[in-house]
Amino acid sequence: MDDITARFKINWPSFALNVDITIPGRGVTALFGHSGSGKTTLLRCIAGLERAPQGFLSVNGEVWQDDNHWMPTHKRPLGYVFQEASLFSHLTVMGNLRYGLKRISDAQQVSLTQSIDLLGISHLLDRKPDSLSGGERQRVGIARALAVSPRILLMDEPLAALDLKRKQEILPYLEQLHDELNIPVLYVSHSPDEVARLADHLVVLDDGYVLANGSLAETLARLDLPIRLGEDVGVVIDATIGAIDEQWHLARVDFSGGSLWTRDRGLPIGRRVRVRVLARDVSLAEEHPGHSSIQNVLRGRIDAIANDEHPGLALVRVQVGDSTLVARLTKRAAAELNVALGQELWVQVKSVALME
Ligand SMILES: Nc1ncnc2c1ncn2[C@@H]1O[C@H](COP(=O)(O)OP(=O)(O)OP(=O)(O)O)[C@@H](O)[C@H]1O
Repeated sequence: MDDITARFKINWPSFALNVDITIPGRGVTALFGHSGSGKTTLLRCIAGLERAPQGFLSVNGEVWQDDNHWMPTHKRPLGYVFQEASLFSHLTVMGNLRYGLKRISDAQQVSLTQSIDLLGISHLLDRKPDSLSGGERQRVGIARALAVSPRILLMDEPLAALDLKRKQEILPYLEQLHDELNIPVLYVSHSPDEVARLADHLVVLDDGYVLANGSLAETLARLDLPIRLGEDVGVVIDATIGAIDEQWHLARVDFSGGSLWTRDRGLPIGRRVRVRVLARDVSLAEEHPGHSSIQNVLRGRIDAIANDEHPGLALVRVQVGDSTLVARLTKRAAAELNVALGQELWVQVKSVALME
């Protein structure tokens, strides 16, 4: 079975975890939730560092824990990456990578070489950890976690200790892992940008419970349960750079529902990207707006309407091709537009964030 099933119940005096989820056995699943919602505790249960009685865990068909059987942490084929890589200071980078790989089999040797390549650390192998930057240390930590050929990679806020510049340096490596490795990744993050950029699947925890569990695109477009990844409700769309307007420094991103113009970030035509569109940047109109400062105009069909948090506001979900956008309108505007399910109208998108 190509999936991961985790059922854990923990009752501590001040906190209870009650999780029963099945998530894909490949790709990146982001674990999102406010501080103290149980993200690290769930990772620790999966790693066998916390023992939930009567728990169940299977990873792509292999049962690691059930009523009769509990695999100890050191037997679980997993990689664990923490906020800060704790490397042995007396060993070189290579020594750190090899540590724990008792007898390096041929298969593992390939994996070690592959980990070094994927994280771009071949020039650092003879260095000692003290001479590395925080970002380099973290890349070594991730390579070390991969070198054991894990069946699952657990990453607990791997970029949280780094400044923005270092984060931006490491994100492309994480994207490459995502594209090139077949290892499922459970990725804990507080950062909307990281989640929007890396995740395929999203699990939202709230006070030890699972609030939502589904594909990133579908979960973010749920109006019954608007998920604020950051400052606002918004969707993520997979797209491709389709054209560059050099005169105006703009890039056109094409997706199944049409095209959107955004600031040119120097990415080549054909590059797959993700764009994030926030509800506050989407508006609706009955008539084509013609000349307007908003240049992104698409045709869509309303498929859901819900109240927003404020009584004066509504969220309206619009299908544009195979993609979904969410607009925030005042209820007065919604009444004037007579918004109704199935209605076709023009969708204006003021701003698009390119996740690259
Ligand atoms: N061993 C333990 N015994 C008792 N309570 C614990 C234990 N470990 C964690 N907790 C509590 O469980 C709750 C969840 O903690 P956890 O670290 O899983 O949250 P989190 O979502 O990862 O938070 P953050 O985003 O701040 O890292 C917290 O209230 C924490 O104090």
